[in-house]
Amino acid sequence: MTDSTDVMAALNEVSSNRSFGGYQKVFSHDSKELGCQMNFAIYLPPQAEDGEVPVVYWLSGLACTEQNFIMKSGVQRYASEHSIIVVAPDTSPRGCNIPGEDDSYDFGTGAGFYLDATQEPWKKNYRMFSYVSRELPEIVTSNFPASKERQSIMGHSMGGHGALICALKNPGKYRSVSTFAAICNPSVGNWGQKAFSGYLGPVESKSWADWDATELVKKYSGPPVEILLDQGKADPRLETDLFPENFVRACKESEIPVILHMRDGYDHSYYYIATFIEEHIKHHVKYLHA
Ligand SMILES: N[C@@H](CCC(=O)N[C@@H](CS)C(=O)NCC(=O)O)C(=O)O
Repeated sequence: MTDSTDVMAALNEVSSNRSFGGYQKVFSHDSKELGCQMNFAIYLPPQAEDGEVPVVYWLSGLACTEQNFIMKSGVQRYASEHSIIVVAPDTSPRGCNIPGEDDSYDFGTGAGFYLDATQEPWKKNYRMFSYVSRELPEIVTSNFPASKERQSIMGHSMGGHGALICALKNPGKYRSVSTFAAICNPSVGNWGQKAFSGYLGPVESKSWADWDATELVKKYSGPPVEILLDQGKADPRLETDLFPENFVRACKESEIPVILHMRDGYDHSYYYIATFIEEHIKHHVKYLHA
């Protein structure tokens, strides 16, 4: 950690636990983008005590906080083994007193969808895209020994989509991107349509394509980024919300390299994520330590 008191003063340590020789910590801070206090989790491997290491961002799914991934995935063992920092933010602004923000698990609190809303009453606070791809990385690199150049992004469900759009809308920023059970084509699924209608306006407003990974990949012209999709075949949301095959088809049409692992018998849960998290970390490490 740097000892810049100015920068450190902005962060409040909520918890710190020794884990696999490093530390699993949670911080809170006032977010300028979101206009509220936010928590994020950060795993610091032992090697972070001696200098800069690469960083992987994890974006969680609906109804999660910064806690779900760090408590259930078992990521700390692999982050320690491979010398990477792992950052897991919360999934939406909280406590903004927006009418309706707590009415359902799949819209508002816990469901920021990692986009920048354009519609009232959401557009002032619901700017999770700018938060996770700009404000948070600045905070992380100025407060911790995290490399600015060597970063990757991954996520689950809503967060898998978040990871895809962060990579596709910020060409060159991330070396690799991977997802578990990502919402791959939100414009055609239930969860995605509900979120896009509320945050971006009706489909007729034509703004959805700017935030839909399957549409964005058709126009992607940045440097190569390795995309790894992972999907359980027994996921109850596969046919109604996720549509990985639409994304893979769009990648093939645009000649963007993509890998899709379909896993027999696995569902949408963290039991599935914990099973394959090591494989994903190793995928990112190939690019981060190259
Ligand atoms: N809890 C919601 C479902 C939301 C859900 O499935 N959330 C997933 C991401 S899309 C998750 O990671 N949940 C938290 C957990 O399993 O720890 C419901 O009432 O149906």
